[in-house]
Amino acid sequence: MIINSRNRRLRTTPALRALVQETVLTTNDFVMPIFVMEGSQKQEPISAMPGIFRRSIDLTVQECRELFSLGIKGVNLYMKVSEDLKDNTGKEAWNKNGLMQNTIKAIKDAVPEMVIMPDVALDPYSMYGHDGIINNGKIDNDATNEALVKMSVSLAEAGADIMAPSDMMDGRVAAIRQGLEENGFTDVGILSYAAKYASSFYGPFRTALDSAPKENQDIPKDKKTYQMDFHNSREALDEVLKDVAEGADIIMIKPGIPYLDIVSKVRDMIDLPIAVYNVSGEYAMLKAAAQNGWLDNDKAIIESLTCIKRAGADMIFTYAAKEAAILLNS
Ligand SMILES: NCc1[nH]cc(CCC(=O)O)c1CC(=O)O
Ligand SMILES: [Mg+2]
Repeated sequence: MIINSRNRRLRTTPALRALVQETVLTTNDFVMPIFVMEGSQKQEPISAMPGIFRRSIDLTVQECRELFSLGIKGVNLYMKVSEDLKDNTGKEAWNKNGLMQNTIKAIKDAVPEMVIMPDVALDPYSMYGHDGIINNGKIDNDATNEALVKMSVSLAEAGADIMAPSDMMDGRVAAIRQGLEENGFTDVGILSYAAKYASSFYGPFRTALDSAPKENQDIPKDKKTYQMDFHNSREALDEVLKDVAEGADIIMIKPGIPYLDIVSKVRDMIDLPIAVYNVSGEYAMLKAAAQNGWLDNDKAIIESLTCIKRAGADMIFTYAAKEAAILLNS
């Protein structure tokens, strides 16, 4: 029997394989999430996230310089706020002299070309560990939106380039857009976490910021009334289309690797840039296996990030950004 069509023909040599390669991963694809804390010359490791640290502003700025010189063009900022600054209004989030605002100014000063994308959500500032204001035992959508607008305007004043609302309230993209326009921030963009699922893969992140929902019978014990149910995919398309209509510039899907079917479907549907968040739990799993010698760390990182891009991501938020950039540059 004669086989006319042989797919192996184009896999014979590295040069041939390079010629037919469809997806190319570069440092332009990465956004590095960064954890910041008070103090100076401080750096604390985060358990369950080997290689990732919480740093004071001075060391954060130094890290941003290094990231930019490696080719990484965006950072996504998260603050570890002390318990005494947390309440049910989230007002520390729009303190002109808050940790986030000071971090943004310091990075802008030192690395002006870096695209600064602060997380917009109340959980690090909430005494309850929720992304919203709680009224009568429930997350109050519209009151939360008003807080997110104040937070966004304050972060834009500090010099942020792109707001990254990760809260999943309804209508917040339109509200933030309007707030930015009214205050003259017409060039400040919105990267909307449009399809963000209630996921167990956020565990290590919540330890990093001490931001998990508190044990308290008067408040919801998880985030399922605002983040999406992982059984659903059509609902994700609906969430995405609404955020596009409300004026989002970039659409985020989160988590990443277990949710690449969603990324692919959204890619077929919209032409706006898509961001995918390779979240803390995904990073932790890979690192745990690599530390046990069960996976080749470097190969697994490059493969998983390339697969996220292949599914349709234009940019990837990943804790492996720096490591991957070093690998790609070498
Ligand atoms: N607004 C909260 C927020 N922003 C980013 C993450 C998770 C990121 C990660 O796990 O890497 C979370 C956690 C959550 O929703 O509880
Ligand atoms: Mg929505």
